[in-house]
Amino acid sequence: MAGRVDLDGNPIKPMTICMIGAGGFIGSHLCEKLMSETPHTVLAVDVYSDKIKHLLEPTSLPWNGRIQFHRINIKNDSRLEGLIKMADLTVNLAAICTPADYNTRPLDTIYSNFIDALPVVKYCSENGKRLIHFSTCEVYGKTIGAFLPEDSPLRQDPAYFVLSEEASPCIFGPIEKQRWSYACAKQLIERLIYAEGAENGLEFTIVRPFNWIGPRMDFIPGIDGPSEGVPRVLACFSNNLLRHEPLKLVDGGHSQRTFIYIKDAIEAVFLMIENPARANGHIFNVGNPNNEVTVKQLAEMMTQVYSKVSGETPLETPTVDVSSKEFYGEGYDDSDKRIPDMTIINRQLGWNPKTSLWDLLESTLTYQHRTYAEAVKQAMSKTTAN
Ligand SMILES: NC(=O)c1ccc[n+]([C@@H]2O[C@H](COP(=O)([O-])OP(=O)(O)OC[C@H]3O[C@@H](n4cnc5c(N)ncnc54)[C@H](O)[C@@H]3O)[C@@H](O)[C@H]2O)c1
Ligand SMILES: O=C(O)[C@H]1O[C@H](OP(=O)(O)OP(=O)(O)OC[C@H]2O[C@@H](n3ccc(=O)[nH]c3=O)[C@H](O)[C@@H]2O)[C@H](O)[C@@H](O)[C@@H]1O
Repeated sequence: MAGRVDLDGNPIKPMTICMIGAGGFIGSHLCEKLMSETPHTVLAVDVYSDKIKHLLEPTSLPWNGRIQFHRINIKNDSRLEGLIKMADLTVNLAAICTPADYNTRPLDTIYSNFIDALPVVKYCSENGKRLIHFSTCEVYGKTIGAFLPEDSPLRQDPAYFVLSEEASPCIFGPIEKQRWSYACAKQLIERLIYAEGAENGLEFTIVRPFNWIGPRMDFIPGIDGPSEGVPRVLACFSNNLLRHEPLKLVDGGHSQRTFIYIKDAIEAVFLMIENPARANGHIFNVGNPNNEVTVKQLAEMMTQVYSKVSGETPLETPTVDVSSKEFYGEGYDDSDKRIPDMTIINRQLGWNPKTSLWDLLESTLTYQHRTYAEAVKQAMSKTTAN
């Protein structure tokens, strides 16, 4: 821990980080690594603490005193400004970020991703504090290629689909496609942060994650989340596998995604935290362009990997098609393809992802099986008995 230096060889001073949304998936991994590998202090803000409980208790933990949990809803709590003032850096992760909510709870989605982030930006700007804000790859929306004729050779040209921070447009669907309420709110908060930087000198970094996945992502419906809840795809498919039921492919599972292992992605955030001179004023894509699959291919791979780690034989028909209207309701729409351009993060921070899709699914599904298989079995036998 001693003798940490930044990318330019300068010693890194211990800092205090106000982490908002610290109790979520990404926050829990960030806190874990900050506690075990650095001398930094975390003021962890969230409404939930279950995913970081192992870092808060017992008090005999080696980092005791370097992490404090503040149960605060940032919508309406005057303690927020004090915590931001106490910190050197604020990392804002708080958001509604599950697609099932975007078209069914569009107001909550817009408030959470734009309105509720406003005071965070304001307090950082007014108090001269650095901000790392979590946006999303969804701000790119659809690729330009998606609007070309099916048989156009330009569809194969990276210029029409690789998503670049400084060159790609943000292409969303019509307003009645409320799926885009999230992306649009995130885009506007990015523009506001950028403007605070330009007009008032706010020191900021914006992160655009591209499908980060791994242990502790979302919840398994009926086990550690609502039975009717719809988490993101990793947890949806994990839930299907744990229950031995077919994986649901929305509109045929033709959409493409690049998945990155949470532990690779956290390395990138660490570099941003500890190299302000290289990270300030930048927007960074953080993803793994080598791990591209269609959702259908993801389902097939997860089925194979789960069979390996659980020892269970896969179903004869492992997937089933479902329409997006049936699965998500009215107003759903989708991003067609998401390949991050890595030029800027490479140039500024020298970072590259490492883990292949197969390897990251193997460690993640091993975790899902160990954590949930028994609880799911018990819940299913209770339902059958009733
Ligand atoms: N996981 C990904 O791949 C991914 C991709 C793109 C963008 N992001 C962005 O990264 C951030 C974190 O994502 P995540 O995957 O960890 O999500 P998450 O839902 O696991 O974590 C978000 C946390 O914020 C907390 N929160 C929400 N509203 C709050 C409020 N009003 N007050 C206090 N706490 C509040 C939630 O309780 C939750 O613990 C989000 O801004 C999301 O939009 C994540
Ligand atoms: O992770 C990201 O980078 C961003 O993208 C996600 O959006 P998306 O990738 O569409 O969300 P998932 O729930 O992970 O779905 C991925 C794809 O799988 C499909 N899907 C999902 C669940 C399911 O059971 N079956 C299924 O086919 C969806 O329709 C979509 O095409 C979420 O918006 C955010 O968490 C985040 O900002």
